[in-house]
Amino acid sequence: MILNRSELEELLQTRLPPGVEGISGVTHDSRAAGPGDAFVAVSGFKRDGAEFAPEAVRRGAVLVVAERELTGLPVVVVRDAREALARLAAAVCGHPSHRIPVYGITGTNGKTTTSYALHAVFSGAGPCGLLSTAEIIVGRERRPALRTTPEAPEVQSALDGMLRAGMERVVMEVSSHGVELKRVAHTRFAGALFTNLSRDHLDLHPTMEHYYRAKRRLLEWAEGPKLSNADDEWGLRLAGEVEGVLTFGRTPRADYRIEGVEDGGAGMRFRLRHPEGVLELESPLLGDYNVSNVAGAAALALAAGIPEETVVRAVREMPQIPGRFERIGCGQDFEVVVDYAHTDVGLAAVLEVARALAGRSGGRVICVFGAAGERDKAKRPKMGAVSTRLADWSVVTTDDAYSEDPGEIARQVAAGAAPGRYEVILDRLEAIRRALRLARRGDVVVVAGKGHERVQHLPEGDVPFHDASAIRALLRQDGEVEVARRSG
Ligand SMILES: CC(=O)N[C@H]1[C@@H](OP(=O)(O)OP(=O)(O)OC[C@H]2O[C@@H](n3ccc(=O)[nH]c3=O)[C@H](O)[C@@H]2O)O[C@H](CO)[C@@H](O)[C@@H]1O[C@H](C)C(=O)N[C@@H](C)C(=O)N[C@H](CCC(=O)O)C(=O)O
Ligand SMILES: Nc1ncnc2c1ncn2[C@@H]1O[C@H](COP(=O)(O)OP(=O)(O)OP(=O)(O)O)[C@@H](O)[C@H]1O
Repeated sequence: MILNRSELEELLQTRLPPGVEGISGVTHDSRAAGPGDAFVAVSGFKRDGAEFAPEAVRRGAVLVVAERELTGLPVVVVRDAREALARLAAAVCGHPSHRIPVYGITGTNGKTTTSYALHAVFSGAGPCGLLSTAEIIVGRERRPALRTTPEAPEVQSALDGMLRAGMERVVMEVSSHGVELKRVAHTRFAGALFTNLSRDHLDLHPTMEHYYRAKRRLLEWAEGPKLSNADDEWGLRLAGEVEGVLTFGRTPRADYRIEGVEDGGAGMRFRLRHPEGVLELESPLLGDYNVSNVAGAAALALAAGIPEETVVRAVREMPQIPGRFERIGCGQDFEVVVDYAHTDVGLAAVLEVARALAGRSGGRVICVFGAAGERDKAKRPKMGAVSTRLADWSVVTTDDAYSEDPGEIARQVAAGAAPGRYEVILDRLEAIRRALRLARRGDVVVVAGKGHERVQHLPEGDVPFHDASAIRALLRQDGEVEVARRSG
């Protein structure tokens, strides 16, 4: 869509420099700028976007939107460049969120899982798009995502693409970065859900209170059904502070109440008691925390008018989620699970579920994991302690080391580990190979940390690495060796 001069002046509430007739696109990245675009100079964490304005103009940008005057360029000065970026992006895409209901999912943990569950349920009622940390799904087309919530131009053009592809609803994960950095500003939300809040991202938010308020804003914006987790203290607070918020959870005061949870081995069974009845739900996702995630998604779908039978069927049949307790089966007689858990808390949650699974067949738990470089160092020994406490054998390996020495990170992880219960194999592929070779019938191998990701960031550069593909390749190789041995 083209925004003409008067529309732009109206949107930006200011006069444009002479000679600018209109724009056909908007970007914050000079490298992506093209003829007819507006370039919005955002002040980043590392660089000031204004430095790149001349390059954007060289590439064809006809207007620069900045927070200060830049000589020799067609600049319009605004108070808040990020706000202007979102405003222009929504307008240039024709406000897709006004024409397709968008449901936002926020919280520290469980966003991806809840989003997939809600996407599965909505898909039972009509074509539904998904913007998540793991993937962007439009109908049958799936592509890996780069970020939880991308910048406003990408958000708006993804929504526009979904509308054009005939989607009837969109489910979107909304990170606190997404709210705080105005990546979702000027998006209309038809509904929203809050999963929980725990310590995270305090590099962006000065305090937990700020972090909470960023998440709360999504529910304040939402126009339709709003759900919050009453089992979480922040979720309960939010329900008391934002008008129209309904709650889900195990607590008897929840509007959508989780009851009678049973671990059926292949999945979880529970009842969801709601204002108008009771649903008997069966979900293939293991673990108590996934009962919360699925219940939240089911509650939001019911509140959005999806029929009960559609919810029940979709929950029962929902597919695996890439890198979230993803079970890899290649005919082996033990379980292999890939999970994104990359904190001590996440690792503990996943290993508890793995223990319950292994316990059923008298098997052991073997855990392959590492800690990321250039991130919270305090969690490294804690992860070592958690793994050696909950797994029978741990293989400490390399996660995304970034510029740090993988050997040094592993030493810091090992500093918290119980002696005699682990080994260190820095090469991730070799570490996984070792764990698979150690596994016997009924064991559960957990490969944690990278989940759906397809690149490993190492000091020598980025290398392609995808845990699930590596595991499949190794299992097939070993399976072939095993068959050859037996038949030879
Ligand atoms: C900390 C953070 O959010 N950083 C984001 C930020 O980067 P930055 O401030 O360092 O950017 P910069 O390098 O200083 O550049 C400033 C500006 O100049 C522009 N630029 C830069 C170079 C150039 O050649 N030309 C150019 O125009 C950039 O596009 C940018 O607009 O602005 C960039 C462009 O908009 C983002 O890509 C980048 O996200 C990075 C990749 C990132 O990892 N973000 C993470 C922390 C994030 O957003 N995570 C959340 C939460 C996930 C969760 O829930 O766990 C998410 O939603 O994914
Ligand atoms: N409701 C929950 N409560 C606590 N922990 C959870 C919950 N749901 C998931 N987790 C843990 O968090 C991990 C990540 O789950 P998921 O990807 O669904 O969350 P997320 O909020 O999308 O995180 P990210 O944005 O980092 O992907 C899981 O592997 C599990 O260990």
